[in-house]
Amino acid sequence: MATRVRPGSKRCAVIGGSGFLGRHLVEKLLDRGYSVSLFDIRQSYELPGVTFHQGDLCDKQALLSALKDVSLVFHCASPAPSSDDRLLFERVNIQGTQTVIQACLDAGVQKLVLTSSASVVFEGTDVKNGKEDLPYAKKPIDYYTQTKIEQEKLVLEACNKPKGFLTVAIRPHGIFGPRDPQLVPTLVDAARRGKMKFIIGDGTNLVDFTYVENVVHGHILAAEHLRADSPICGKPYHITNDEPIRFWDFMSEILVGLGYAAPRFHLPYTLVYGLALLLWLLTWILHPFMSFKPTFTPMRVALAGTYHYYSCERAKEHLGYKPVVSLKEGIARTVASYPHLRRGA
Ligand SMILES: NC(=O)C1=CN([C@@H]2O[C@H](COP(=O)(O)OP(=O)(O)OC[C@H]3O[C@@H](n4cnc5c(N)ncnc54)[C@H](OP(=O)(O)O)[C@@H]3O)[C@@H](O)[C@H]2O)C=CC1
Ligand SMILES: CC(C)CCC[C@@H](C)[C@H]1CC[C@H]2C3=C(CC[C@]12C)[C@@]1(C)CCC(=O)C[C@@H]1CC3
Repeated sequence: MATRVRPGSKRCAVIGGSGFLGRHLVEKLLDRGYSVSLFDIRQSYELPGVTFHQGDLCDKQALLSALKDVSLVFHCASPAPSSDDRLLFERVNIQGTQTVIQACLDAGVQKLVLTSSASVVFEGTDVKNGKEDLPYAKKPIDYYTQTKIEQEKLVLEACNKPKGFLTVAIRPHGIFGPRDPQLVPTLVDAARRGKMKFIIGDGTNLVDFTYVENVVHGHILAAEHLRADSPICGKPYHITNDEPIRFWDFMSEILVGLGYAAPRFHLPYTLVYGLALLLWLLTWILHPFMSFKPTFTPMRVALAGTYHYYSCERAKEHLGYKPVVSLKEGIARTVASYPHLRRGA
């Protein structure tokens, strides 16, 4: 039987703490007086107040040593969506999350905050002001999303007040900010290869992009509101910037901020989606002989050509959430943080 850690203890663990979101979360937790046990498959930095544990989250024994004396766990580890590796997603996001839950129960952890994704309800067609009561996608757009759905269900169903184990899921969308290895680098790479001249569709589709510090703020609010008498136990919460923006305006602001031209010419959505599907099929057929990663995957085209923005009213009501950094400020800080990706650098 696990010994319960003293409630209110300011020692927490961040699984996936070496990653983009994880590191921002660790830094904010330290500012707020927490000490952090960081668990990740790789080490990317060192900080006073952080104890690093290297391991795979599918390994319960490795997790248990990181969860010693910890009352609160944040689980924000996942393989990158671009890896498109079904077996890896299933192993880490599904079986690995079962292992995380079991390790938390064995170690006497009281609160588990999962980083889920608003994409768990996205099927590649428009979502406008989507609320948390939308059903999970029946046809998720990729393996990443499919396993994020299973992962979220596992964590929310594990919430057990009599056992003193409380869980909550944060669903961010389109996280951006300094040190993001995905959005800005992919965009700049495409621009440098002359692939960012076109707007997919009519360019009016609104989307959420969420500055990383707002996502961190949502996680910490959720952790601090997670008590047996709170309505948030076992529930998912959208966390966004609450400022939907046209997908192509957002991309243009980043590109122009870094010295590249904004996309100007329009291409029909269905044509580009069809071509992306064909390319994906071709790479799948040819993958035993050659490895090739297309920039315009069906998932990226669907995200670039449809509406997908979400309501964060529930987080405002239950968590007192309000974005702490505006979209304009977030874009400015992000652009300033990538001097090495500026045109001509
Ligand atoms: N970025 C976004 O726009 C969004 C992200 N999310 C979710 O937010 C979370 C964080 O994403 P983000 O910071 O962008 O991702 P990162 O890839 O930057 O961070 C994830 C971290 O988890 C590590 N990791 C992967 N597999 C394992 C494993 N088996 N055991 C231990 N650690 C592992 C990664 O290591 P390595 O890099 O070596 O794989 C990495 O350090 C994820 O759960 C993601 O699904 C949700 C919505 C939007
Ligand atoms: C080449 C261009 C058409 C697109 C370049 C930017 C894209 C790399 C990003 C635009 C929207 C982003 C996004 C995600 C990853 C990066 C983008 C596709 C996620 C899939 C990350 C994980 C999630 O949970 C959902 C995100 C939605 C938005």
